[in-house]
Amino acid sequence: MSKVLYEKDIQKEVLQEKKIAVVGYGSQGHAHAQNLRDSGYDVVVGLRPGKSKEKAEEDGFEVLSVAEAVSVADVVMVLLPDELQPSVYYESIQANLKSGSAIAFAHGFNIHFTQVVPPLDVDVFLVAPKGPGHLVRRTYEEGAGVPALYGVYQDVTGNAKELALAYSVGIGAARAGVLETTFQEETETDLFGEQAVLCGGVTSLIKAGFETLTEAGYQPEVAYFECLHEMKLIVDLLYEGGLENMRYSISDTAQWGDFVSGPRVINAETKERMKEILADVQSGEFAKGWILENQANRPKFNATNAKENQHPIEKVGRELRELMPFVKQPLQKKQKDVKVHVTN
Ligand SMILES: NC(=O)C1=CN([C@@H]2O[C@H](COP(=O)(O)OP(=O)(O)OC[C@H]3O[C@@H](n4cnc5c(N)ncnc54)[C@H](OP(=O)(O)O)[C@@H]3O)[C@@H](O)[C@H]2O)C=CC1
Ligand SMILES: CC[C@](O)(C(C)=O)C(=O)O
Ligand SMILES: [Mg+2]
Ligand SMILES: [Mg+2]
Repeated sequence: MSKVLYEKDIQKEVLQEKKIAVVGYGSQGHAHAQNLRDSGYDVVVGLRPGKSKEKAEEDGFEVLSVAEAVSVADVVMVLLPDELQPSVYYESIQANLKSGSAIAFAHGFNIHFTQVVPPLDVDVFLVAPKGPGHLVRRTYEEGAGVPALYGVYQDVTGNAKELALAYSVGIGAARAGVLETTFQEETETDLFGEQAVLCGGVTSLIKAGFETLTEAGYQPEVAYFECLHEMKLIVDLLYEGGLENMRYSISDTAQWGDFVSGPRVINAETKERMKEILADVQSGEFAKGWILENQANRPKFNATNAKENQHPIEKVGRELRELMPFVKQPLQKKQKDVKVHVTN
């Protein structure tokens, strides 16, 4: 088994006297900045004027321009959207990185696909939480954490791995466990996972189930509960104890249906499609398409986002969730508006 490290295995002092610039204050940025500060580290936030800047200031951070924050930092964590990182890096980060400092990422995309080429006199590392930023913060406040992968791309000080590990303690990840990786492995598995399983796979499965039921004349409310709301309850059991635990809790009728019908939905053909998706990730084909989509100002992204937000499952879901105040709000409120990203 790969070695999973926890807080007790890690020396935290290496980061103690250092100033950490968290660049970006979105999903990951707000969580890293707040968790690091609550862990006793010295944090400054790097941002442009705008909503995130106001939020970070409200939360009590010193907020500087990206260039200023980088110039005073010993460790720079880049938590900008992946597609914007190259332009911000070349405009505001590269020239201000101190020799012997470190630049870090929560996802290896831009280093692995060479959209950002760091100078040779800085450490380059990765601490990639395996969960959404809002949960990185929420679990930290609850005394737990989200597991993370760490990896080193460039080690000029001889301390890059220790820095990455101490950073993972600072954001709470080492409470849940951290595992060593490479930029290549993190990038390829993260992209594959979010496309084929966690985001693309799950949303397509939910929609196909909902559409099948409603097209057959069943009530949308019933279809919503069956295919989306209950997903969380089932996933909680999977999360807590794997497939066996979920199957222990459900009825034997459901378990028999799981065995005979699951493989009719997700079958050898689906796995072939998954292999194609992985091949596109590995070859850089997916990355190329995403970079070009951004250079063209996101026509397909924005049109698809607008269409998806109008799906009947979204309409009925919004109405039903209004009646369930116990359903936590923040993540739903983060529903993405159609955004225009200009990359160059
Ligand atoms: N979302 C997640 O949970 C996960 C994300 N990651 C990785 O973390 C990184 C950050 O992603 P995520 O947290 O989702 O990003 P978000 O889109 O949530 O946040 C991006 C932040 O960057 C700021 N920003 C955008 N453009 C600029 C600019 N030109 N100058 C300064 N600040 C700018 C935004 O501020 P403003 O309000 O001004 O636009 C915002 O605060 C990515 O590498 C991603 O792959 C890794 C694991 C999970
Ligand atoms: C699953 C999506 C993710 O990879 C994540 C939250 O880990 C992301 O890029 O947001
Ligand atoms: Mg991920
Ligand atoms: Mg990801």
